[in-house]
Amino acid sequence: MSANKVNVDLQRERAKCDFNTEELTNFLDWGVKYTEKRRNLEQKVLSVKGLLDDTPEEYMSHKEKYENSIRKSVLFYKTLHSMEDENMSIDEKTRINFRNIVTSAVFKDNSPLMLHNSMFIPTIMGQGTDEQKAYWMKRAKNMEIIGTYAQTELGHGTFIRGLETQATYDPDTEELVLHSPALSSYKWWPGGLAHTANYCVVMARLYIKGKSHGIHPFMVQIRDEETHMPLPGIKLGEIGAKLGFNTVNNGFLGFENHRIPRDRMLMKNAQVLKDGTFVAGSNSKLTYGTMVFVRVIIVNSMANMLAKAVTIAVRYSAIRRQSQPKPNEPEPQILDYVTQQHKLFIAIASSHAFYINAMWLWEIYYSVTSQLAGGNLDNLPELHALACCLKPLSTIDATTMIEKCRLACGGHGYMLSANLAQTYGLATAAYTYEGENTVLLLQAARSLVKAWGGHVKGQPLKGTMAYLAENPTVKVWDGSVDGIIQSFKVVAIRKLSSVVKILKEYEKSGLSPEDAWNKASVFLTAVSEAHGRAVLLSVYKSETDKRAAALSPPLRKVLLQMVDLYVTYWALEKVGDMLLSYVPVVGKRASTVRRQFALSWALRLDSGHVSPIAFMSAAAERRQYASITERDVEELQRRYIELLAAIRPNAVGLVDAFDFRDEILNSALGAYDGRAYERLMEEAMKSPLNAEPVNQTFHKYLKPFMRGKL
Ligand SMILES: CCCCCCCCCCCCCCCCCC(=O)SCCNC(=O)CCNC(=O)[C@H](O)C(C)(C)COP(=O)(O)OP(=O)(O)OC[C@H]1O[C@@H](n2cnc3c(N)ncnc32)[C@H](O)[C@@H]1OP(=O)(O)O
Ligand SMILES: Cc1cc2nc3c(=O)[nH]c(=O)nc-3n(C[C@H](O)[C@H](O)[C@H](O)COP(=O)(O)OP(=O)(O)OC[C@H]3O[C@@H](n4cnc5c(N)ncnc54)[C@H](O)[C@@H]3O)c2cc1C
Repeated sequence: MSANKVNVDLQRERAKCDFNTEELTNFLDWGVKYTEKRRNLEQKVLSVKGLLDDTPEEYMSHKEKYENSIRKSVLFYKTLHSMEDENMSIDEKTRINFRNIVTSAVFKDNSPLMLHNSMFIPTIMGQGTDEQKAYWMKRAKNMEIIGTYAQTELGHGTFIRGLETQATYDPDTEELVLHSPALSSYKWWPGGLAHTANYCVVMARLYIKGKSHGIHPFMVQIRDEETHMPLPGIKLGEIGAKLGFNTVNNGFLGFENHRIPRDRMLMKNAQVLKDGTFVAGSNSKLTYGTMVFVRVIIVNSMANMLAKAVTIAVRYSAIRRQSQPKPNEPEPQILDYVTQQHKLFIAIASSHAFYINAMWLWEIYYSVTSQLAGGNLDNLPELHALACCLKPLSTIDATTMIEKCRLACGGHGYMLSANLAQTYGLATAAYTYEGENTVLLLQAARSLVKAWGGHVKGQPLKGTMAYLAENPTVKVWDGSVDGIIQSFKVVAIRKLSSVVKILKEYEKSGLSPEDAWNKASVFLTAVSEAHGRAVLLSVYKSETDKRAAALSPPLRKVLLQMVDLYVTYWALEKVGDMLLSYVPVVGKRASTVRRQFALSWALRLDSGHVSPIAFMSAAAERRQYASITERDVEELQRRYIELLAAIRPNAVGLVDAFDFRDEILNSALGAYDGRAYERLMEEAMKSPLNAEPVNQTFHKYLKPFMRGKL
């Protein structure tokens, strides 16, 4: 792109940037090698003719959108296949694809084939025997068959053990009979299921001789390979229009005594022998393996979506000028408003935090799955608990911050051509799919409470939970990044020990363990959030420190500023919790008073109102206890504002370093050249209504109406 076509404000911003953006790109990509591979892949895909839409998707009918997305999917996957390296490990492939979101250049609302790669193939890999893998993987990889993952039913999504689809073994014919006994047992949601896939992995309850043996995966052909007609005994359709994912072809599926051969049960973990003997796996939860994989991948996917949204919003904020605070001076760039920086810079830091945590989590995932392959399940519970914390936190934060990016673009952010609304639509889906967030936080709480129980009995705490065994003492608030991270850990310890006490109290009062759990569940989700925040913050800091040593001083400085910003932002967001993290300098009663003070402080902050009398008496109490002080909070606030100011000159450089091509951003507001107004007008002219100066409805309805003739 020639420099003179780039908006002058953006040119100035780029000239101001004091670090090498290419170096940051390489850092985010996990090395120069991966930047090159990603760019090659993007170049190859984007040079395929017919992949990018001339007519924006939003002007197409529902049916046209689907047909268009299938047309593009074929071209897209053909190109990807031509670049596949058969010998590459899944680890290497994931690293290459870590920051590859070239799909979003092609599909604003995702492809109907996405489940084939993200869940169908991983399930065959994780749940199939070697023989099954050899047969099905070849067909699936070559896309001779197209598959999806059919687990959720109309009646149950969260509660997998409540799934109703039956797979009954018939030893006489050595077949499994799939049946949907009620409307609530119809599969509902799977991507690509409606009209795209001809196979799917169906999660169903296995019955042998009238006895249930739990939920297992079955490879089921649902359409004829030639005619693509649904097979006899199979009812298929699409579930209809949604907030997003409208080109994903999410479908429903019902069975009427549909028979499949015995060997279509994916039998790596549990088996049905010919005579109907059931051989249980070492752990029934291994069947849930694909979900753990996708939860891990989602953290990375949130980093990408958020990075995309904030690139659009920061570039637009650099070219947009509004208001005139100083008379006779030009209108400032809206990026100079500190409130705007507050909305946006945390989104940059959060995408960094998610990238770094996602890679760290991926490495744990990869190592635990290698251990599982050798029969060692020791670290599976911790991986599950981690995924159940980080998937919700990353989706909650990304969703909130993407919406903030959209709002930060004012009215133009509301345009679909800005591509912020669709990005929000995709992100918010991840709040629900692959385990609804509250439910996952409660799963994580279950692991934390269990680990705490073990700890109290003297069992060692492992891995990321090891800190829970530390004596929760932070005696002096020093306001340092490490000190704040330590405070977050102390908060998690305190919340956990407190909820365990509450659970015991509830049970003592006569509640069943289940009812006590439900009554304490608001606090339990808070425990998981606290643990998850402690992990996110400390991994972000420690991994950045580890890698920063090899970077140039200017980039190191910027990255550490971003870590500081992230930590300070969350300390201020959770200032009530920070008060919880301090230890009384005197006695036991003091601790209770101090906690009450912390609570009242937090409540007042939440309502935005601090009563002076309560404040003074609280301040008097505070003098007795080593608590964070009003001055400490003010210092944090000042530091936060200073950090925004320090980051401001590098803001455009920071988002440029995400290295998203214009086709990938797909946004009138966020393109590299900053010609947002021209692009908004160009996009407006694509509206079919602008094809003619007078719409026929004028003569048909408006004119007669206006003349009183209707
Ligand atoms: C390389 C290419 C990649 C391409 C990538 C492209 C990237 C794009 C990003 C991805 C986009 C993908 C689109 C995905 C579309 C959505 C697909 C879906 O939603 S599909 C549908 C997704 N649907 C959902 O996610 C449903 C959510 N629901 C569930 O997962 C479960 O029902 C449950 C976990 C909530 C409870 O299960 P329940 O059976 O009632 O269990 P209990 O509570 O009774 O706990 C018993 C014990 O088991 C333990 N344990 C549990 N799970 C696990 C595990 N996984 N492991 C280990 N352990 C586990 C638990 O800790 C406990 O231990 P303990 O205390 O006894 O020691
Ligand atoms: C865009 C999208 C794509 C999807 N793709 C697929 C797919 O390809 N394949 C597939 O199989 N599925 C898919 N799903 C389904 C998805 O996995 C489920 O919707 C998800 O697991 C949530 O389950 P649910 O809908 O039953 O929610 P529910 O469990 O009914 O949740 C409703 C509310 O109840 C609460 N709740 C439920 N149980 C508890 C509990 N134990 N304790 C406290 N609160 C609880 C939840 O927190 C939530 O607030 C998709 C969903 C979406 C939105």
